[in-house]
Parts: sequence; C-alpha cells; structure tokens
Amino acid sequence: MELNARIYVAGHRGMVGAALVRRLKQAGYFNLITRSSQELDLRDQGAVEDFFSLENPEYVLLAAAKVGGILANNTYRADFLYDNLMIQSNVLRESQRRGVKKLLFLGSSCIYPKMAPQPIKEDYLLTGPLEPTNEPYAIAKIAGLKLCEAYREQYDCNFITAMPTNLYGPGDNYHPQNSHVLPALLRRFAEAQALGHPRVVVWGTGTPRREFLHVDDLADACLHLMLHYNEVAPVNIGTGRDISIQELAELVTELTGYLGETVFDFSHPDGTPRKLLDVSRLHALGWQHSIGLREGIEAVLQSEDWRRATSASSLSVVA
Ligand SMILES: NC(=O)C1=CN([C@@H]2O[C@H](COP(=O)(O)OP(=O)(O)OC[C@H]3O[C@@H](n4cnc5c(N)ncnc54)[C@H](OP(=O)(O)O)[C@@H]3O)[C@@H](O)[C@H]2O)C=CC1
Ligand SMILES: C[C@H]1O[C@H](OP(=O)(O)OP(=O)(O)OC[C@H]2O[C@@H](n3cnc4c(=O)[nH]c(N)nc43)[C@H](O)[C@@H]2O)[C@@H](O)[C@@H](O)C1=O
Repeated sequence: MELNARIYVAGHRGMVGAALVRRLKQAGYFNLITRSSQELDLRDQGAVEDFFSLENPEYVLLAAAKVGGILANNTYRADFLYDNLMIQSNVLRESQRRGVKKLLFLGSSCIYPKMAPQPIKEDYLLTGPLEPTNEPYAIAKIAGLKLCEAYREQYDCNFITAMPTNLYGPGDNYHPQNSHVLPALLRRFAEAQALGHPRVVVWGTGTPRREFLHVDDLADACLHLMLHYNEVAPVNIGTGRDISIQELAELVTELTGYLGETVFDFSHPDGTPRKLLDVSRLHALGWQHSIGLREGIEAVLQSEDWRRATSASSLSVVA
C-alpha cells in the first residue's frame, strides 16, 4: 500500500474508523477518502455505486456498521441484521466491480458459537449455535465474511477479514443503554462517584468473561494486516487475556474512585458466558497488542474525548 494510495475508510466518525484514520495518517498515508453516513448512506446501492465511480478508491477499510452492546443488539434485531447486510454487501460488491486492490472487512468475536471451546480459534466458526441476544448481528457478520471469501474465490479479490474482540477507547459510545459494557460502566461509576450515589447496578450475574482491546491497538493490527496478510482465513484480533464482568466492575470502581456498593441485576441477560480469542494466528503474523487494560482505561479517563463525551451530562461534575 503506497503512501499516496487512495484509501477509503468507511465509518471514519466511529470509534474504529477514527482510530484507523489516526493510525494511517501517523504512518504517512495522506490520500484518505471519507464520508459520514449523512453524506453517503451505505445501505443505498445507487449512492454507493456513484461514490465508488467518483472516488475510485484503491484500498478499502470497512469499519462502517450498525454497532451496539448486548441490549441494543437484542432490541433492534431487524436493524442490526438489515443495515449490516446492506452496508457490507454494497461496499464489497462495488469494491469487486471497481477493482479495489485490497479490502479489510471487520467482523466480531460474536460470530463464534456461544459455547465454543476457549480460547476460540478461527476454525470454530459455524460449529455450533450462536448466542441468541446478538444472533442477527452475528449472522450479518458471518455473511460479510463469507461474501469476502466468495469474491476471492470467484473473482480473485484480495478481501481479508479480521475478527476483533470487544473494543474500547477514544470515540466510544457512552449511551447508558445502547453502549458496550466498558463505556457503560465507566459512565455509571463515574456518575455515581460524582453525585454520591450509594449503589451502582451492573447487568447480569457478573460471571461472564470478556476480553478487551484498546482501539488504537486494533487500528495498528489492521494496518499490519493490510501490509502483511493476503489470505482467505479470518484473523482474530485480541489480547489473549480475559476478565469477568465482576472483576471489570471492581477495576472501574477503583479507577473512578467510587466508594459505594455494587449490585448485580440478574434480570439482564449475561449473553455469551466466555469470549476469549485464540490469537496465535495474529501472533504468528508478527503482531501483539501493547496497551494493557488498566493502562487503557486510565488513558480514557484522562482524555479530552472522555471529557467531551461526558460534558453534556451530570458527569461534567467530574470532568
Ligand atoms: N466496538 C466494538 O467493541 C467492536 C466493533 N467491531 C466492529 O468494528 C466496526 C466499527 O465499530 P465501531 O467503530 O465500534 O462502531 P461505531 O458505532 O463507533 O461507528 C460505526 C460507524 O459506522 C457508520 N455507519 C453506520 N451506519 C451507516 C450507514 N448506513 N451508512 C454509512 N455509514 C454508516 C457510522 O457513520 P456516522 O458516524 O457518519 O453516522 C459510524 O461512523 C464494526 O464493523 C464493528 O462490527 C468488532 C468488534 C467489537
Ligand atoms: C462486541 C460485542 O458486544 C456485544 O456482546 P457482549 O460482549 O455481550 O457485549 P456487552 O459489552 O454489551 O456486554 C458484555 C457483558 O457485560 C454485561 N454488562 C454488565 N453491565 C452492563 C452494562 O451496563 N451495559 C452493557 N452493555 N453490558 C453490561 C452484559 O450483561 C454482558 O454479560 C454484542 O453486541 C456483540 O454483537 C459484539 O460484537
């Protein structure tokens, strides 16, 4: 990928897309093509055709998607399936038709079976039933992965696929209901600390285990794959370490300085009991993460982004 290559980063206003833009610029790439969803709705096939014909990107990083935590996935089931199928189908088809040199598709660790052996190898795909709370999203992501595979087989397209674990970092979504667990807990515990709330509620039993990767590490791994990987097989992207939701709540309690009680609300679903990725394929390609979880959360809490994201709420008290 030459430094003057025309690179389309789809979803550049999102957490991952923004991190990809930062990383690419840092590496010296300057010909980046971006559009917000208002400027270009990727669900609209005609609009995507016009955009590709106008911009003619040589490389595509597909980080545009309908994304959310366990509750959003379970509530907006049709939107998670439809939007993601449309976005990825339009972008992949047009990338094939326009002769894009290489494309990176981002899936998710939720594509693997709910009860997959741990750590989860890429080969465990389609070996068992999915977790029901995010089945529509997972089905869309599996379809995206398979479409990349099929374009490679039929048309010789260099489309590669990466399966990131749960991510966090600058640009995260701090919505109280629709976000993922880490931003949700950061917000709830910081708010409780600032306002002197005696109790914080954490959803589920606290026993599920999750792996968390800083989005700057993810962006670095994506660039590494764009430069060094050209195979059909998906590549897991993670740290290879996990933590229970209870342990995560304890860490967030400590880092936000919250002094009250934590209670678990068993009426919320736990989702997948454990999602720890096997990252040996990624390590064999010469990449390892560099930002630890404690260090990554501390950086978030000290960032301008956290201050901005929380300044519109009562959290401004602690900003
Ligand atoms: N966050 C996580 O924990 C994980 C994320 N991933 C994957 O990484 C990718 C990016 O996720 P993340 O950055 O967290 O998500 P965000 O919600 O932060 O960003 C999603 C981006 O997609 C764009 N988008 C959504 N719908 C459309 C549309 N109809 N047309 C055009 N653009 C659209 C949005 O554009 P705009 O802002 O302009 O509206 C937004 O910039 C996704 O593929 C996701 O599945 C994988 C594993 C974990
Ligand atoms: C990235 C990944 O993200 C989603 O899967 P998930 O890993 O289950 O995501 P989550 O971060 O929302 O929850 C993790 C765990 O944490 C518990 N939990 C506690 N308290 C809160 C809380 O306040 N908010 C949330 N969201 N979860 C909470 C929650 O009950 C669950 O046990 C999928 O959308 C999937 O599609 C996907 O790709």
